[in-house]
Amino acid sequence: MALFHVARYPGPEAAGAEAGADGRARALLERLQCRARERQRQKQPRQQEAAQPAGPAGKRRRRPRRPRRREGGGAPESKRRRADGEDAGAGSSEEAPEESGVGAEAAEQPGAPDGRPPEEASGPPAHALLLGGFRRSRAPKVQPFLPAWLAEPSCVEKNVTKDLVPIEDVPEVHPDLQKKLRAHGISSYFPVQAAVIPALLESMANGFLVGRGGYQPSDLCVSAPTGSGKTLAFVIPLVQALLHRAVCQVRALVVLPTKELAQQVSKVFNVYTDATPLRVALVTGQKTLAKEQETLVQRTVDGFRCLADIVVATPGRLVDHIDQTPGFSLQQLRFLVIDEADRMIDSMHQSWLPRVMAAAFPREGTKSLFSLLQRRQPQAITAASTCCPQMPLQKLLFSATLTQNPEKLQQLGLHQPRLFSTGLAQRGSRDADAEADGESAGKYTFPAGLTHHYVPCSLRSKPLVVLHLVLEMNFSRVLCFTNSRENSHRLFLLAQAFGGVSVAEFSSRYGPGQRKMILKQFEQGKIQLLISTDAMARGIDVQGVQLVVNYDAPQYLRTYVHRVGRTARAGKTGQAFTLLLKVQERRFLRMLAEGGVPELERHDTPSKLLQPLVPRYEAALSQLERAVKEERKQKAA
Ligand SMILES: Nc1ncnc2c1ncn2[C@@H]1O[C@H](COP(=O)(O)OP(=O)(O)OP(=O)(O)O)[C@@H](O)[C@H]1O
Repeated sequence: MALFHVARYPGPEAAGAEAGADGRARALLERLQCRARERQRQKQPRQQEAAQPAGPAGKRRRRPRRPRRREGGGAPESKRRRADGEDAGAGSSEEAPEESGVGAEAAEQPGAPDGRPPEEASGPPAHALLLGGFRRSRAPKVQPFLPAWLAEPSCVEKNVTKDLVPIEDVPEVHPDLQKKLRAHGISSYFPVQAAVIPALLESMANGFLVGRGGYQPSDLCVSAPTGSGKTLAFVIPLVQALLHRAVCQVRALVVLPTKELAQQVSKVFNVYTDATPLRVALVTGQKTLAKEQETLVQRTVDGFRCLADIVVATPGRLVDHIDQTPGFSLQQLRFLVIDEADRMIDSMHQSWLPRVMAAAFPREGTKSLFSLLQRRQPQAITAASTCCPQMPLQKLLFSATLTQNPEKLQQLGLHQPRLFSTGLAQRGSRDADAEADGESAGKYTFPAGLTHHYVPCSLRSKPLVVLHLVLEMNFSRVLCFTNSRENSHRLFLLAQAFGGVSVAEFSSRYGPGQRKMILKQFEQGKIQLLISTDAMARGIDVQGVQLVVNYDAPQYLRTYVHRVGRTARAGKTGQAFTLLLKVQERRFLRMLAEGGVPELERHDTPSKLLQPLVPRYEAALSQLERAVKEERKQKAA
């Protein structure tokens, strides 16, 4: 007779609720058999009683029916089921037969027709203490936790107006670069620069050819608010590292998601490499492939000569050059900067990173001129493998909304990474997943000078509200975001027809050259209202944007962070207005509250304020209708 019954783990197929139909049927059969036995037991004493002669009074005594005993003091069934998940491991009372009537039960237990012992045939014996109970009880939730480098980042102050560090307080920076910084009106470092620049310079203390002490330096991840100066945080140390290079080779590669952003970053590199032998090449597809090739390599009598030390690229065009530009080599690459890293991780399906990594290592059997420090494919680290110095490849990730999802970051193959962050560490990858899916997972940090507003409005009055805001506030540079290029175009046509404001649109309707011109005009203040898709939401640094309007509410918190981050940059002030329909209000406000938006002010636009604009607006609407019809006709022709 078994004293206890072990409900063994039935294997992965049967473990979850998805256990096969077979498993479910068996469990159900067991339960039915248990109940049948129980009923049998209850009947038996009654039958015995009936067989016995009546009591002295000649009356049959009725035994009160005992209620079924329940675990935990007889909680109702539904409640007990819910509690199953919490006290995992305890067998459910439905599976564990009642303890009473042990002897009778054991005696009655019929053997299985196939000759198996009774316990096996019909589940646990009634008396047995049930261990396990995998089928019924839910497994306890495994709490995800972050690796130490993500959970304990190096904290960076977020206030760029308060926590400035004078240039002379970071003596590691080359005097020529310090001079250049001053010449460009920079007398202090922003907090992120004061933290990241020394850390990067320290990792190249032995020069850029070998890591400190021969070891590969840590990869760096930087998460800091929009407009907090992340660009200079990598430009200054990279330029300094390469200042004394002897041979021109591609040593630094900066990858960014859009052409405009790449152009902006290459401009900053040009400023700080000016009057140095370093050369910067921009490969984004704005020029033809052949034209770009001319800036990367030059054919010589004995092969190719590299013409760029620093390459700033968009991923697609970069891969084109890896494939199609003879002599373009990344084998001497020392720094790989991934700006807007969370966005770049989203574009990993294009497999640009594996292509870059493959190009950074020599092919099997090839011997480079610089064979002494020739990079080898990463293998298991052993005493022998670490004793030959090789040029490290250090990855540097930057974003205002850097994901903290270890699974996503894992795709980048980071080496002993180190995180610099202004935000709070998030709790786990589940949260980070939620963030990626659009739900907020933790706190993002926003520029201190940014005020957030929302404007409740109806679908019909939305364009009128935008026009009212622009005209009422009379700012010289207003950036208005929509969720699609169609919306941008229609709003642009409407605002143009309305008049009184110089307006332009920025979207994929225009080619790179036109977009560049539009940006320039906006920067110069020739365009007062720029209506844009999210093409301009990330990284674009236009001086003096005072107002950002979310004509269409962004779906994700990340998008909101980047859109509103086009204002209140570099310690300045700015305002963000989001137009919300009644149905959007609850979800949007909750998303922002959870995402760490400091304070959201409601801005009502009473109809008496809008009324004076209505006649002009209606005229503009009918003009828009005609314009749209005309465009459709032209498209069809
Ligand atoms: N130390 C500094 N002092 C004054 N201005 C600075 C300093 N560092 C950067 N800036 C200016 O701050 C602005 C924003 O910098 P940058 O574009 O690097 O921000 P960012 O953190 O990359 O923003 P985003 O996340 O939106 O890309 C730029 O105009 C830049 O010239």
